[in-house]
Amino acid sequence: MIELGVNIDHVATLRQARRTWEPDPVWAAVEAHLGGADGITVHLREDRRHIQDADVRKLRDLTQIKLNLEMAATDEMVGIACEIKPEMAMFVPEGRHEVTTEGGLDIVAQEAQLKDAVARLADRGIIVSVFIDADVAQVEAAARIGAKVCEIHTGPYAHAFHAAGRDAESPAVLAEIARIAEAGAAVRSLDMRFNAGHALNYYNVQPIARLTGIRELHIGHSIISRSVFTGLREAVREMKRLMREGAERGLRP
Ligand SMILES: CC(=O)[C@@H](O)[C@H](O)COP(=O)(O)O
Ligand SMILES: NCC(=O)COP(=O)(O)O
Repeated sequence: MIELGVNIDHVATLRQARRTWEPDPVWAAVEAHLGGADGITVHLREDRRHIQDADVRKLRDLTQIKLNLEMAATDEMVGIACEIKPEMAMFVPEGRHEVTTEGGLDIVAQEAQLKDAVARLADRGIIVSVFIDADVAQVEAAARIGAKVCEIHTGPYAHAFHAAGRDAESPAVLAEIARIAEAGAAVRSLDMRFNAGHALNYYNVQPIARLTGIRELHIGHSIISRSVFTGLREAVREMKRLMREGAERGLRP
């Protein structure tokens, strides 16, 4: 069964807008859990624009489902992860001026440095994931550095889907799906876990949930946006329903 990790960064974005104590990401994690989430994802950015170190610690202590910590592959972040020990840590590229993550991690360009960082986390029993573009060369490099999970970047697919007026059968969308499927097949053939995420929403999630061998989707902005109107529990429940239906509709390709 395909799993859903709910990214709750933007609950903290709202709190940080007033530098106050509400809304509390821990409450969000509980609501997401009750809505059927299989895990919680947070991105502890170097600029601490939303999630704070204390949030990660509290989530570690109080969340009863898997915690996935997204972070840059820096000494500081690896140290924090080794201390807090989430179930999974995911290396992502980070830019101070980006609104959100703009692309996958270039593992090929920094293999030796990343291999050390993966080893430090693995020594602490943390499963290491990497956020990469749908590119087989990056998948192969992920296996070489010892990653156990690849999260394939679905941003280009989401962009194509939106530009095509939500037509899942348009050539541009099909080309992006084929790229993700090819990367996913490489991930699985190298004995890693095939996850995907970024910019998935209630309209574009099903073609991704249908992919052969996909294990887990990480979705944040769209779920938190909907929760403003429906409540988080209901927003998560609806996303899980769509994912389940998408997966049941048959595998592709
Ligand atoms: C790696 C990824 O695709 C997203 O999870 C992103 O890093 C989330 O960070 P923001 O919530 O700051 O956009
Ligand atoms: N790694 C992707 C993630 O956690 C959620 O990304 P988004 O849905 O907020 O774009």
